[in-house]
Amino acid sequence: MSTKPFDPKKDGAETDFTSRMSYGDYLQLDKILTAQAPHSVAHDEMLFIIQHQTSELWMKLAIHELSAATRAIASDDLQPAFKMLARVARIMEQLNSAWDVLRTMTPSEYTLFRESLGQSSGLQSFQYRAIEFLAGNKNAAMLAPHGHKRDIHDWLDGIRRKPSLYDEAIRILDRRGFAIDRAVLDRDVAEPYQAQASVKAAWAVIYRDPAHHWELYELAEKLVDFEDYFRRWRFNHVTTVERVIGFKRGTGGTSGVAYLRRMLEVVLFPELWDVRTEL
Ligand code: HEM
Ligand SMILES: N[C@@H](CC(=O)c1ccccc1NC=O)C(=O)O
Repeated sequence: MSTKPFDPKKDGAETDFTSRMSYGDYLQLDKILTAQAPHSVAHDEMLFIIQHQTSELWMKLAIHELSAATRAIASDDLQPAFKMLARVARIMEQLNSAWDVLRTMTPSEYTLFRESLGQSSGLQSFQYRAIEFLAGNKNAAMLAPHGHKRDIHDWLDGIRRKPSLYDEAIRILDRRGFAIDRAVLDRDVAEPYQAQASVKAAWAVIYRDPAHHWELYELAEKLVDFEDYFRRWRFNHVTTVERVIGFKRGTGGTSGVAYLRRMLEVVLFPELWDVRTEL
């Protein structure tokens, strides 16, 4: 028995988009699908470009969610913040899985177009830096590669000067009655954060009696989740880099793997990790 091919029009599907907004119109596919311009004839450069572009799109969403989560915590609205932080963790998972695709590119294949990249590098990813700043890893020196683009530089510096996700978590500890040192609350939030005894003491009370501090306990675990995924991203990156370029210097000018290994030591929410030893 033969069946006729399915005709979506007969099922009511709209097919005339001459004066209606179509899928491609709504998503502006004309822009994103014409934004892949390889600088070489190497087959794998397309993979490299799309891998980075999709990562940047996910980072854009992560920034959107992290910013909103930070604002929600600042307004004592923890439940929506949890929802957004859970989504950020899923986005990080997405970014982590993406390494599996890039890992299919061997050193022999990457070498065919690496020179075409010039001095460009992930070090100049302003969205990545925004995520670091939003989470609380503040470092004014990291603004330097963005000096040539004032609007981006100022946008990033604006994020650096605002309280981070972790600053807001500490402030809510204070508002909910934990004795957080005044110096911590009044600190210059544009500068790097350092672990504080009063913050660790607050998390310790929460972890020792979750039933009495359920919301803050959940907040703590959402933050640890986020940092856990972030660490995995850093680790996947450095491992892929070693696999593809060994110990060559980076196109961005750093020592490469040595620089990225140093970044593995960054701790975003130090007291949340420190406290575990004492539980
Ligand atoms: C074959 C693939 C890759 C290689 C060989 C590579 C290599 C490097 C190297 C050597 C650095 C150090 C900076 C420099 O001197 O250039 C770096 C930094 C960076 N890369 Fe990649 N990378 C790769 C893929 C990716 C991908 C897929 C992303 C995702 C967006 C990415 C994002 C970054 C970021 C954000 C930094 C700055 C990290 C920081 O400052 O902590 N890289 N990369
Ligand atoms: N830093 C890399 C180049 C690189 O990976 C890259 C170059 C341009 C745009 C994004 C990149 N990805 C991450 O650093 C290298 O040294 O080979």
